[in-house]
Amino acid sequence: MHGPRKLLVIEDDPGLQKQLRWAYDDCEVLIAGTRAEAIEQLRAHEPDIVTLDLGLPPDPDGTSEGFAVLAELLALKPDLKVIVASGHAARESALKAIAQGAYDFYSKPIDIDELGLIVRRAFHVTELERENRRLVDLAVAEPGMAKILTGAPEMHKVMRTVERVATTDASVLLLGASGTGKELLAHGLHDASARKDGTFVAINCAAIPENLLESELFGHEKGAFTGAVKTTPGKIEMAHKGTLFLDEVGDIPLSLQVKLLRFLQERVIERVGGRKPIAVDTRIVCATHRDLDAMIAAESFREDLYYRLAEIVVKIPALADRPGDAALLARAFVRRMAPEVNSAVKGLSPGALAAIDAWRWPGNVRELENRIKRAVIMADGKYVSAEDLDLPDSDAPGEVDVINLKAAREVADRKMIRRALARADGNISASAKILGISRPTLYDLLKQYDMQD
Ligand SMILES: Nc1ncnc2c1ncn2[C@@H]1O[C@H](COP(=O)(O)OP(=O)(O)OP(=O)(O)O)[C@@H](O)[C@H]1O
Repeated sequence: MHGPRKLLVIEDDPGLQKQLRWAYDDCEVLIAGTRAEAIEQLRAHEPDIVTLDLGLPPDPDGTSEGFAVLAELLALKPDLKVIVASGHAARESALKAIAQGAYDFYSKPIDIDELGLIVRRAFHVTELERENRRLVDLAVAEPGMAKILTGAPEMHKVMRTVERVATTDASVLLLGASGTGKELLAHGLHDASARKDGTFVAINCAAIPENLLESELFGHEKGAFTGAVKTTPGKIEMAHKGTLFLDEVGDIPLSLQVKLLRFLQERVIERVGGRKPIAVDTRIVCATHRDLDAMIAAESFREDLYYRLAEIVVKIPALADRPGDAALLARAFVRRMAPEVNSAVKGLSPGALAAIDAWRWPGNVRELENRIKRAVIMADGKYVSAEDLDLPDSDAPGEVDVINLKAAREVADRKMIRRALARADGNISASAKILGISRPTLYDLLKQYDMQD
């Protein structure tokens, strides 16, 4: 636990304030009687848990002020756990509060013991979440396979396979779309193998012009061609006693495929312009996002080379097929990048997380990493928003699932109203026209959803 547990009690009844102040002896209790006091306490002390009485002045018998406070608290600190108390039309307002991001609720009159249990449980959950985040951070710091962050069973299976084959010397072909983590896995495989003290050498076969690729792979002797001013070993030689990662292996031209095959059969190379064979002991891992089967059928990839390279084939799922991973990785990237590029940023807003969950991620983890980096730089508050990520606002209301049709309608209403107001630059008559409703109806909705400001 970091410092003492801090609980903010938002309650306007002085008698209850007093009672609650002394009810929790294992945490620091802060008291607020109004919205302004509550926000001040939140800014000053950053409590983890809040209990909120929905009936606050100027609307002590209703819930409008309570909901306004809830919205403001969560906008400032999206991971705040707000426990809502309501006596008035208790069930309906409790459900509405949960839909808007409250953590839990209880009905008045207050039973101090029962409320105490709810509060302690919320603190406990907060501490578990913190511990979990700490473990994720540790995992990032470790070498090899531990650098791969995932909570998805599909990916755990891939990692287990890679770990199991790492100890053999079999060649491994990693198949997956761009940015799915093929190079990271290849590196993990090297670190988990007996060759881990040797060098891991990576070469992207698609990034090097065809006429230079041969010399990159096999090296050249001084004077072998114009510009060969000194003898240079190739990547294959550099990976002696280590692992050679051939990225985009499907892009190797046919002429070089023959030469690579010969190396795999005889385990010796000859530098360009050289005459003496050099023995090289290396493990080959390769990757491609191309359809090698189709290339073999079209005779643009040699089948005999394929069987040498693909003794073991591992398929890596796309990020969109690893449920929950986009949000997990996004959180980890924010924590890793914020201290370097924008230390004011503390996390992602519920809207950003919803948008991340809804996006298809065609560029996989690489796209996610890039978007987060840009967004952390762009963010001007503590929390990265969906707009910072340049992602469309998602339909989901933050981290909370829609609990019923009414809540779903409200989410849709809010979204359309926000858009219309933005398009009409805040003009109510024009917004009402865009929405196809009357001005009074729009006013009613704005009031109902507390969207007046
Ligand atoms: N599971 C993961 N956990 C943490 N970081 C990851 C994960 N997967 C990928 N990354 C990061 O995402 C970026 C892209 O990964 P990597 O280069 O391994 O993908 P790739 O499949 O080889 O991409 P390409 O096909 O475009 O070469 C890297 O910065 C890598 O560190």
